[in-house]
Amino acid sequence: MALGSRPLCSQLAGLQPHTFRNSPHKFISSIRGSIASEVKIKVHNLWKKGSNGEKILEGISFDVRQGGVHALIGPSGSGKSTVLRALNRLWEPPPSSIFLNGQDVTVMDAISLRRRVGMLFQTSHLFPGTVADNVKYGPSLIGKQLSTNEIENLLSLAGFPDLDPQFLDKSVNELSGGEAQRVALARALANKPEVLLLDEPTSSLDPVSTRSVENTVMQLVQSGDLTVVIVSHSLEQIGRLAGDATVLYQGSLLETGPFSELSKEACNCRTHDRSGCDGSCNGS
Ligand SMILES: Nc1ncnc2c1ncn2[C@@H]1O[C@H](COP(=O)(O)OP(=O)(O)OP(=O)(O)O)[C@@H](O)[C@H]1O
Repeated sequence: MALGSRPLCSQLAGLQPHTFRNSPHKFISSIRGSIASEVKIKVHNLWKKGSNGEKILEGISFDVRQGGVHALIGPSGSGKSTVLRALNRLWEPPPSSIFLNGQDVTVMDAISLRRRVGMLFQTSHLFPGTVADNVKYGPSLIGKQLSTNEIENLLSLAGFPDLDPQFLDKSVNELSGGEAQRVALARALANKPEVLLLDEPTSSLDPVSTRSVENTVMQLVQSGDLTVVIVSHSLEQIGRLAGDATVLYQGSLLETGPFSELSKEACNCRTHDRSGCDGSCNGS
C-alpha cells in the first residue's frame, strides 16, 4: 500500500544514532551498518483464518535478514504475535509460507526447529525449581548436561555479569520480574538458537531491567550469528534495537524495510488506538 511522505521513524522517536554515543547502546549504529543482506527467514504470502473463517493474516510477505534485529510493529490485534508464532510453528503455518535458511519450516521436525528458533515471551514462564534447573533444561532434553561453569556463562551472557554462585540454587519463585526474564533468556540461549523471537520481552520490566535485556540482546546480535525478531509496542525500544521493521494493520502488511525509512503513517500505526492509522489505511 502506498503511503505518503516518509519522515524517518527515528526522527519521530528522537532516536538518531548520535543519541547513543557514549551510551550503552553506542554500538547499535555499527550493527545496523553491518547487517548482511542474506535472508535468514523468508515469510511468503502467509495467510491465517480464524475458526469462523475470519481473516487473521492476509498474504503477509517479508524477509528477515541474517544477523540483525527485525521488528514487527502494528496496533493491538494487527497480527504481530500470530506472525511471530508462525516462525517456529507455535501455530502451524501453511506449507511454503515460512522458510528458514531457504528451507520450508513445515517439513522440519518441530522440536528441532524450536531449538534453532527460540522464543522469549512477555512473561518468563519459568518451570518450578531453581535457576540452574531452568537453564540446563533444554540441553538435557538432548542428553547434554551443562556444567556449573556453562550455566554461569549463560547467565552472564543473559545479563548477570557479577554472578553470585549461590544464585544458581535460588528458587525461581524468589526472582524479581527482571531477573526472571533474564533467566528465561539464559534458558533460551542454552539451546544455542540461530534466531530468537521476542514477544514484548520487556513490557513487564522496569527501565533498568529493560535496558539490561536490550543490551544483552544487542551484544548477542553483535557478537555472533544470532538473528532477532521482536514484537514491541515501544517505538523507542524498536528505535534502539531494530535495523528493519514490518508494519502490520488488521492482518495486512503496510510496509516493510529499514526502520529508519518507514513512513510517518506506518509508524503511527503502532499505537493501540489506531487513530494514526485510519487516514492512511483508508487511503485518505
Ligand atoms: N486462533 C485464533 N482464532 C481466532 N482468532 C485469533 C486466533 N489467533 C489470533 N486471533 C485473532 O487475530 C488477531 C491478531 O492477534 P495477535 O495476537 O496476533 O495480534 P497482536 O498484533 O499481536 O496484538 P497485541 O499487540 O494486542 O498482542 C486478533 O484479533 C486475535 O484475536
